[in-house]
Amino acid sequence: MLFHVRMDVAIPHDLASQERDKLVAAEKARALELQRAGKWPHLWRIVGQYSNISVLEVDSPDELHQILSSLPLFPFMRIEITALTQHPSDLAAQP
Ligand SMILES: O=C(O)CC1=CCC(=O)O1
Repeated sequence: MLFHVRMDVAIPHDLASQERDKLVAAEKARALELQRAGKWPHLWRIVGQYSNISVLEVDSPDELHQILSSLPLFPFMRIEITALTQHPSDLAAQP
């Protein structure tokens, strides 16, 4: 199952910079791990915003929730999810 996921990050300004750096490094390590596992095929920065557009490929909505809630920045994110399915006019869907 494919999901389009938008993550808007808002780390509190009063968080110590060392803590912030640790969180961001841990987020990157987890994101790379999930990309290498094939679970996170697209990760794009939204220009001019501390936000990303991602596509995640998972077995179920439960797995998506488990993955997103495992992210170190999860407590500081607003997340919007759109479930995707193949468009009938997609070239890949043609007989
Ligand atoms: O910077 C972001 O958009 C949040 C994030 C997701 C994966 C990652 O490494 O950072």
